[in-house]
Amino acid sequence: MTHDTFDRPDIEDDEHTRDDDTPPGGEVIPFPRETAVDPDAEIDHDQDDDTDGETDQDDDTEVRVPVDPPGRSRPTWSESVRGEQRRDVIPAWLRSREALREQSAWVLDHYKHVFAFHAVRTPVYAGTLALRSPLGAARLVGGALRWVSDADGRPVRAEAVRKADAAEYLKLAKHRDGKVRLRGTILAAAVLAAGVLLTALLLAGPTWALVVTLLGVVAGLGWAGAPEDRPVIGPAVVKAQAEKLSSGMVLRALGALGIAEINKAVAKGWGPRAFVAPITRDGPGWRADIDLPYGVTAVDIIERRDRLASGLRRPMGCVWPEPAYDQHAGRLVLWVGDQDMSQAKPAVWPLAASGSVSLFDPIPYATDQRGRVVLMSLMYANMLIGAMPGMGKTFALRIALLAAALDTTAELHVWELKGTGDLSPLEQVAHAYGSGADDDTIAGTMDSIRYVHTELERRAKVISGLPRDVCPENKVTPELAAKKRLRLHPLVLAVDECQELFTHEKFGKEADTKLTAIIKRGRALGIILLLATQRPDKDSLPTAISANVGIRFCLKVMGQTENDMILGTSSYKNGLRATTFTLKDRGIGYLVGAGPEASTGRSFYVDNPGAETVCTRARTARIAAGTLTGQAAGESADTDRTPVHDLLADILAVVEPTEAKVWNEIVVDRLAELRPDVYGPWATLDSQAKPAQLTTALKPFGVAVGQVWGTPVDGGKGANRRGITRDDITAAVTKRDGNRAAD
Ligand SMILES: Nc1ncnc2c1ncn2[C@@H]1O[C@H](COP(=O)(O)OP(=O)(O)OP(=O)(O)O)[C@@H](O)[C@H]1O
Repeated sequence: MTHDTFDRPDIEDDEHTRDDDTPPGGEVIPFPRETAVDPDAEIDHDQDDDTDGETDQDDDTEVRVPVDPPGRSRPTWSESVRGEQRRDVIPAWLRSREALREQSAWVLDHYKHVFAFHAVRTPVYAGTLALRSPLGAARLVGGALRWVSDADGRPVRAEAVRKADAAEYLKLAKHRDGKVRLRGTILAAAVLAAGVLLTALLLAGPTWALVVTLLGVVAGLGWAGAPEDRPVIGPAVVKAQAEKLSSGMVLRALGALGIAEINKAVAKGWGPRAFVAPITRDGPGWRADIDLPYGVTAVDIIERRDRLASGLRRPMGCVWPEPAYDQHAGRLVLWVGDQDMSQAKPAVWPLAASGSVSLFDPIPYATDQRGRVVLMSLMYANMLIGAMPGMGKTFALRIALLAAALDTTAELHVWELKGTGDLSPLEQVAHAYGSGADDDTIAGTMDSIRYVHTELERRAKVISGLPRDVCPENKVTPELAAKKRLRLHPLVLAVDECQELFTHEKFGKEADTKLTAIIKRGRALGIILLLATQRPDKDSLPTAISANVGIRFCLKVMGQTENDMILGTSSYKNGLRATTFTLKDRGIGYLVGAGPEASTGRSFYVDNPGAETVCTRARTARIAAGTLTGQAAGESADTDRTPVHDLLADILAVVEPTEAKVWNEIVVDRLAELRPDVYGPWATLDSQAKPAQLTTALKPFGVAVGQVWGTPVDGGKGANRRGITRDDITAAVTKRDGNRAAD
């Protein structure tokens, strides 16, 4: 069955809606009269046993109640027109700068190729034409003689001779003589003109004109001498195998899926009405918008993608059925590409050679089936990438990290727990970096996690201390991130193969608790968590983490559980099935949370040398901006792991609000307990240097230290010693945060 046309279903849609043989106005259901008159009366249940299925019109025990409301069965013009979806006035490829650029680049590239192809073969073409020119000359002379001698009329004259029809023959011979005379004259004139022109050129014309003419003559003769099946110039491109997508092909493929409802609908004539818009060219492929029969959903088709591809006689990687997210569940958008997505040349990452990034703006992350760039905004989000081994997780994580590296204000903590060094180019820009599945690397990862976790508290305090007009939404904004003293710059923590961390005997639980807190609270505070895993089960990826993540990229996985762990609960049911990707679909996955709708995309491909180049550029930019810190700046890993501390906040943390005044030495001991790596050395000083150390440290904050009354911790005699007043510390914090806000 083929259908080359489509009908708009909204026109005369009443017929369509009557596929189920329902009469207009709705079915009439008999109600027992007793029920209407006397609700307490006993209902005669025998009438339900009316086995012939027909309603007796004359039965005076029943009244008829229409099920559908009275009124027009067809929608009014206004109702049907208002319900219509408007098609783009200007095609999508003309509206998007990216798409326009892609289209123009393609046209330019195509003609560049055609030109280069023929230019390289010019000597071959010239030689072939020269070799064929004698044959061409012979054909030309033969053709001219046949024309002059009116060879075409010979069979007719021969027939007159055969019939011995003298009158007819004489008439034909006379006609031919006239023709031959005229044509002979024309040919002689043409030969003479050509001879004169050639002689004139030979004697008086410029050499180039003579050469061009001779070449032209030889080329022309060579062209005329070419055998019909072997033209001189071959095509520079081989036409794509892909056939134009027709409604017939689509319907045939849908009909072959083994869905009973479709088969029933096809038998009733469902078909051309299925297409809600003409099948159009959309990027490097065809798009069909289809209303499936009642009861069939787009998901029913998506889960049979392999069979659909077979029905369309296309490779799986060309066939991309999707739900129309803004429409009903039975609307299918089928995009059929000219080329298998996995075979297409990966697009070049727009930031590979130049450009910088602000993580507050969307970054180019992937390309969809149609070659359009898929953007992703990392700020205020976290990302989870999952796939079975070897499908492109690390590459996908690396793109996000390369973008973060190109934001000079972003602080990167990169931990790759596979140990292959796939993220090693980032070492030159990362504040903390480690590669390996060993305990030391995992301990290093934990240090970064603890640091980021501490940052949560600090950042939350800074933000809550800012005046409302400076921070109206209680979250980091580009303006606040730019204020260096607030230290609210983007903080990116990435863990590749994070299952190694979560399943670690010693650190697994702590990692779970701290990362859950980070994922829940970090978004507003400028903290971005990026996780990649090849084992998305509940032991390897805590559910609290998989449930709270914002952006999800799921490459090929084996089963529904992994699919839903990465993409979110019910994703499989809703048609997002990363199980349908093939092993060839490396780098291709479903991206959820990056835009209003889920999309299929292939992450940009930047290999290790390419990543080195990007990171070298990022490092230069960071040095210029003065933001190269931590390991990248040559600080040792130990120093690097030293948590950033806030002395005033730390004092407030160790001195209870009920303690108005505390001796310096007691404060120092408590601080050393809170942060041994920072304040530990202070606590080891002698009894005079210890309080003096705190006095010196507090001087830059303008906090004066005086004699305060107190008692030793071991319960000795009370005395006056150097100490702080808690209110002075609180006042200093208020003053400092106020100043920062005003910066
Ligand atoms: N976007 C992409 N486009 C094309 N090929 C890709 C893309 N991403 C990854 N690949 C290919 O897939 C291969 C595996 O990628 P990658 O190392 O990222 O996989 P992985 O899932 O991290 O593997 P493993 O689980 O072993 O760590 C790469 O060598 C690369 O050739």
